[in-house]
Amino acid sequence: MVLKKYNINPDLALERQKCTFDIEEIINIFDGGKEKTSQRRKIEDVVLKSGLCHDDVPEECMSLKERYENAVRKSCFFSKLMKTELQEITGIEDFETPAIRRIADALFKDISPFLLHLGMFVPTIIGQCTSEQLMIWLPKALDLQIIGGYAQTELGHGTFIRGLETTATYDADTEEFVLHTPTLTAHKWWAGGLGKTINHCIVVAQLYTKGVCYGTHLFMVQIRDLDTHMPLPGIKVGEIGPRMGFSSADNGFLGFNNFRIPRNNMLMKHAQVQKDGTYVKPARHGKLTYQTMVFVRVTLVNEAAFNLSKAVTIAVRYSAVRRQSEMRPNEPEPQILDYPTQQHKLFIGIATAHAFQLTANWLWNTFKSVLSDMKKGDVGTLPELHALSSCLKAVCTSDAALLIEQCRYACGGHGYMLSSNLPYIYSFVAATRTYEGDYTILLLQTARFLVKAWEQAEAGKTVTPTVSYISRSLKGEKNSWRSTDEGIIKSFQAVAAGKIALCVKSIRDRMKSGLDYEDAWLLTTVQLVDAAEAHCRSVILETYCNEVRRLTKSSSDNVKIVMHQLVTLYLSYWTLQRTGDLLRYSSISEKDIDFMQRQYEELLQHIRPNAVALVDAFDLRDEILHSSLGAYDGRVYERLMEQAENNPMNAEPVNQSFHKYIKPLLQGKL
Ligand SMILES: CC(C)(COP(=O)(O)OP(=O)(O)OC[C@H]1O[C@@H](n2cnc3c(N)ncnc32)[C@H](O)[C@@H]1OP(=O)(O)O)[C@@H](O)C(=O)NCCC(=O)NCCSC(=O)/C=C/CC(=O)O
Ligand SMILES: Cc1cc2nc3c(=O)[nH]c(=O)nc-3n(C[C@H](O)[C@H](O)[C@H](O)COP(=O)(O)OP(=O)(O)OC[C@H]3O[C@@H](n4cnc5c(N)ncnc54)[C@H](O)[C@@H]3O)c2cc1C
Repeated sequence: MVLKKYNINPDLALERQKCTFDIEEIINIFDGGKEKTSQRRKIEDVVLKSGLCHDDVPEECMSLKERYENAVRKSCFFSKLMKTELQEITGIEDFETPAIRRIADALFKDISPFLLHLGMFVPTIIGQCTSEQLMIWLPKALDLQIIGGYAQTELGHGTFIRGLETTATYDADTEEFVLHTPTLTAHKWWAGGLGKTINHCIVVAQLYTKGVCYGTHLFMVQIRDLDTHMPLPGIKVGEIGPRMGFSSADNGFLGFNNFRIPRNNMLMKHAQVQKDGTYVKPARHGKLTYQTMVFVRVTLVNEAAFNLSKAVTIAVRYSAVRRQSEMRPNEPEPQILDYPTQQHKLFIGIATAHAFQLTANWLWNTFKSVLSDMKKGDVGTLPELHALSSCLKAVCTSDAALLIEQCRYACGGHGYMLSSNLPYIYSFVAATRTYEGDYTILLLQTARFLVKAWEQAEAGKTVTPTVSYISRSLKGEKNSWRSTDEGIIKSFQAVAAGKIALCVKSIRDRMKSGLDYEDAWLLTTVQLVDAAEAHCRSVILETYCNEVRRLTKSSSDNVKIVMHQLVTLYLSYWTLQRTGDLLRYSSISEKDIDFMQRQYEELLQHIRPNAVALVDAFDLRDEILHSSLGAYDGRVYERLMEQAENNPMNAEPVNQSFHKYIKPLLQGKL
């Protein structure tokens, strides 16, 4: 849709006059510097001027088939634009750049069917191929001569990878693998792009050679003819059907009937099958084939931050424009943003988007550093990265989904309109809580790491930095509550340490009473999930505080003030959310809690004048927001009416169903 131009709504104009800081400074901080901001805007200009974002009818008014076809059209032209103009004009070759990710949302309100190509197919090639394999597939994939996806999950198993049923049996006579789907539940299910779009796929299957099963491995499989796009003989493939979101992502199913692929199509960077069928196991770490999942989990923290920033921008702008009720009799109706309860719903969204974005950047750097260690043959830092990426993916996607839904509640009835974009944003982020490892499952992975760390610290061994609080706790360090940033972080670490200690005790007590380790663990899993979540909170709080301190060192005083107000709001919010835990594991008193409550309420008042400016500082163009409620000009009512009038349902004054059914009913002739 072409956005109509309106004058700025006077309430929003006034809000912007109240701003106390230089918005551009905050924009630069989150982009990573002035130059990065200018580069991002250049990319956005190119895409927006390309005309690719235009739809003749709103996406939500199209049929599922039309939506898919429209998304394919845009994906193809966008890919071409990335290969040509974007590369030439901006000089950018790295398509993983966050700027490209951001502007992609101007094209797709829902999901691109090509999402998994750059999101998982290419990263798997990079992470799992030998250098010879890399030379074959990577240039083709980057040049889009082949389009791929990642098919791991099956109808019967998603979480339990070891339980996957698809088999890849090596035939030494022909030097081929035979892929087979032995049961109904062994069909691949869910892979993005698989239904109709892709012609290649990374398939995860149980490897059999010389009669022995060596567990799951990765295989490059061509599934469709490159010219006709027909499924190859022996392949059954299709779309799984309508879903809550991801409507244009053509998630698919896939079955193999003794389908043969060359030996070289097993991705052999870590484990190999030699020509005669001899299996060579990975030299360094048994879980290196899971590396793409770690990569995606890291990127999903960024997705949580970005999508939350979109939702809270929409809801804060709308709340500055919307007027409702009376604060005192006969006074004019206030902006709903003036209600402290509305501020309570929204300002935590702004602070959380900051916290998650800075945590995402920090996690990305940690990921790169672990990758560089692994290139040198050192896999020692992988377990901590796995534990961190697991809990951060779980908690950030889950919190973001809740806060996005809260933004929708904050917009009342109009938030329920698809044109607000809030339902789309929510349904996307809700899916990220499940895929790439469900919330509970990933927290249990982190818990496993925490229990081990506890045992190591008990044995007097040094533990990694993110769990060093465990050693302090074991040394008997008592928590004394202080309402400073550092004091609050220490108390949250004391909560995490206390919960891990109880888990360890609970497992040991259960074992003493006769249970084996597995049962003792199983019966403790509710506490283990809780302990991992507490650990994750302490990591986010600490990272957020440290990163704001580091990044605002040379900022103006006003930017320092407002960024720090948000940090304090975040710390106070979580203190008040977790008073039960803090009373149990730290020395916080009722007086301290009263102080934190007052501080929190005062902060809402302090932040209020800057609220609109703070969401403007996410620098999200209207074309990315796609929202009748959240546009920069605040012309909410004009846009809602405009969209209603453009609704295809209103193209004819009387719908044919009147003549077919209603009239006969009215006349008693039905
Ligand atoms: C739940 C999982 C992790 C369990 O795996 P399993 O093989 O059963 O392992 P164990 O629980 O026995 O743990 C063994 C050992 O391995 C470590 N470990 C596990 N995962 C990793 C990893 N990724 N990196 C490094 N190390 C890992 C674990 O810590 C244990 O170590 P110990 O030293 O304690 O022995 C697993 O099955 C899993 O990850 N399940 C989730 C499935 C999933 O994420 N699927 C994603 C499919 S693709 C998708 O969803 C795409 C979406 C679309 C899009 O992204 O856009
Ligand atoms: C939109 C979307 C896109 C996707 N895209 C892809 C893709 O491109 N490629 C791909 O391979 N997959 C994809 N998936 C699949 C996704 O990765 C899985 O759905 C996800 O990993 C969860 O697995 P599951 O569905 O088997 O859930 P289940 O494991 O069946 O989980 C159901 C419930 O059981 C609980 N549970 C399961 N095991 C345990 C346990 N051991 N302990 C405690 N609780 C347990 C879970 O916590 C959850 O609450 C996609 C999924 C979605 C929704």
